[in-house]
Amino acid sequence: MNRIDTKLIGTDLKIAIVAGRFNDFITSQLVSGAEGALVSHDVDTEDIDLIYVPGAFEIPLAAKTLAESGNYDAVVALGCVIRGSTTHYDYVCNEAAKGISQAGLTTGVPVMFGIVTTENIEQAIERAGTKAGNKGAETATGAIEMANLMKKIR
Ligand SMILES: O=c1[nH]c(NC[C@H](O)[C@H](O)[C@H](O)CO)c([N+](=O)[O-])c(=O)[nH]1
Repeated sequence: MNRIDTKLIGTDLKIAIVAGRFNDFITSQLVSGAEGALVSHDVDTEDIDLIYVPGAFEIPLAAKTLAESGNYDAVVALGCVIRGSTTHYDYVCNEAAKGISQAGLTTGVPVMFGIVTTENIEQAIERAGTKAGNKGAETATGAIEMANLMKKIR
């Protein structure tokens, strides 16, 4: 059996990070984790572009546009949606997840889902660099793997 594996080496990869500004006290930590993970895997800091949008709902449009540009090997989508007292949370989460997935499928460029969706602020903090790790770093590392994999299987 031939197993196609990829290495987590980011040399020469061009990565876009799209971040939702909503809940920025969390999202900024996700961005920092993502940048740190990319650079520690040899992505040149000059090959990382950071784009902010108002919130998670706007991420898919920006992510798809960046993927379509042909300028990036992967797009890292980061945001934080914390459940409030209304059903708004469900709409934002569902549309963000669906849109991010479609952005990757319709363009063929890996668009990674790094949206923290939690019931409360404490859970979000845990996923932004404390007890449960950093979702931004985890998502960025996945972007390197997927970008290298796509180069191999295309
Ligand atoms: O990224 C988020 N956007 C949120 N709303 C804004 C939304 O993403 C859009 O920016 C807005 O609806 C304008 O289109 C959130 N809440 O409302 O709770 C949230 O928790 N996180």
